Amino acid sequence: MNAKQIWQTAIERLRTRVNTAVFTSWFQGTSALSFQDGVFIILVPTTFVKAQLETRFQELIRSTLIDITGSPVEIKIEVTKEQPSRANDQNNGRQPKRTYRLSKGRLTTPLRGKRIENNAAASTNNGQTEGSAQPQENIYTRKKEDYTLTPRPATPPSYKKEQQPAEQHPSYLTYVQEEPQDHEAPAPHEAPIHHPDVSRHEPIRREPPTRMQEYNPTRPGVEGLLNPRYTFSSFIVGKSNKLAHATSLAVAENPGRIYNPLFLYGGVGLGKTHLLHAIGHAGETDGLNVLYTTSEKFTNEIINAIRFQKTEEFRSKYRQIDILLVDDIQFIAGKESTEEEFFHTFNALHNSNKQIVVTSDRPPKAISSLQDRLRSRFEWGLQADVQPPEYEHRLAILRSKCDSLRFTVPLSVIEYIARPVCSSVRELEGALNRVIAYATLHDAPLTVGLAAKALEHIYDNKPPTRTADLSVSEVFDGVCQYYNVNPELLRGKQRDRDIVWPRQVAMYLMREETSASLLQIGTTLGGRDHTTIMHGWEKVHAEIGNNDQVRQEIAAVLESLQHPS
Ligand SMILES: Nc1ncnc2c1ncn2[C@@H]1O[C@H](COP(=O)(O)OP(=O)(O)OP(=O)(O)O)[C@@H](O)[C@H]1O
Repeated sequence: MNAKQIWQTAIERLRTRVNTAVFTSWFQGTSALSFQDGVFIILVPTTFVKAQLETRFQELIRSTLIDITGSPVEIKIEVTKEQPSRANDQNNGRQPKRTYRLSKGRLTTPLRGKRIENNAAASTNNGQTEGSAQPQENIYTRKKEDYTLTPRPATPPSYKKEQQPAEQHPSYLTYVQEEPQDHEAPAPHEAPIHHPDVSRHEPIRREPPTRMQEYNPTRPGVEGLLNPRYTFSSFIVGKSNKLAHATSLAVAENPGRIYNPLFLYGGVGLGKTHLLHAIGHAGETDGLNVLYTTSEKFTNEIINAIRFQKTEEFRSKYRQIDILLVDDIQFIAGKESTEEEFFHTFNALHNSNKQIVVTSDRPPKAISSLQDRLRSRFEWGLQADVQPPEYEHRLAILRSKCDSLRFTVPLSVIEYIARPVCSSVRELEGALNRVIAYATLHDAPLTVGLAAKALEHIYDNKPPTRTADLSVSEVFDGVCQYYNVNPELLRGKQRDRDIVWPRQVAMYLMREETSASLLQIGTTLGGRDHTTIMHGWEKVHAEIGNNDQVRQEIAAVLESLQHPS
């Protein structure tokens, strides 16, 4: 392998080891210059990227390169001025190769069509610099589907990457190397696939049967599918996910003997996959045969097994598993053959006391068109839900994310990011990433003002959350208590600073946190008119944007209102 091929492989692995925002900010647009005498030279676009890679990711890059090359590697990072030809050089002027990446997409006919288009789009771009040729990602709106794993065959078998050095996995490495490079990639076939699960609505465009798609369940040594970041230790437990966490831990400690199957369900981005992978890591550590898949991959695998007449191999592969982890099981509902096969897999594993864990966006009862016999099996073990995290939980998650990113973020900024009610931890992470990226790119200190700017289109410039339950009188009493001000003085005409400020804070919070009209607010505050209330609101609003301390103070008042002692 030459330096470019090594880096291409490394980049794909690194993509799975850091989050998308980090990858986009620091790894996209990098390339390899050379690899000689154990020194690997990486080219980056700016000194800033160089500094980031050297201070934060040097060890990660080094260990990835050592994994790939199997020899000690010293890294040098050099800055290159924009050289538009460099990206093209990667292919030495040949046609770009196709890139294949399996994402955790949703299995719908339109999506499948889209995925093929995506592959086609990717084929205009070479593997190493593909990110740079795509439009800049909006890190805040990224979805779980963006988390992609290393290129691999459509039917990944097993998963003991640590035990098998990369050199022993030529099949994995050669996927990147051996895709056709010097002639145009063949056009997808148009022939429909006659499979009951996929051809019901419309013919699906089909790729020619490349090695990539060939069904080979015994292919050895493909790198593990578990995200190394999704472990129990990086999972923050709160009220909203306590049961799911505890049952997952119990299953990890006693696979097959307790809560079998474990059915984790809940809304998007709330940690179901994280827990699934955490169970998988524990199983791998115990030397068990773990298989993580999504219902989409499972379906594809069945389709391929049928297509290549390898259903026996498929079955035998699935019967050897100690822990089967299936993400987004709801998508198998209504796909007759897939449900059928999953039913038999389930029974075989369950009868041999092998652990099955599945996730879904809803409980089994709510998965319409799921066969009753499967539904009843899902209800057999234990169902545990995950709910959106509450404020303190969001704070804890953000703190932990900052630690793992090795970024010091002031508490006030974390509080600002955590403030809005959010239905997905993924969104929360996205907000944090965005604020960090914004500060880094502008070389500016992390302040609440900066966070507000970075998130202005997302948080609508408000230190958000309207707490519908709060009433004006609760805010009034709470503010008086917090500032230790006599209620009569707050209602009165006195204009001393230590009365005026709490009064304005009350105006601000009544407007922000209750559904009261300006008239009601004015009445509660001693018969003031709406312009006075608006003036008070504006004063506090402006201070919040400019002054970290005020921001913290208001957060604390609000906290005292929401959680009165
Ligand atoms: N309690 C938590 N502690 C730490 N990180 C969390 C927690 N919950 C979720 N996350 C993080 O949020 C992101 C999204 O989580 P995950 O992919 O597990 O969600 P999900 O419930 O499987 O969503 P989907 O339904 O979209 O598949 C991941 O980066 C995950 O690490």
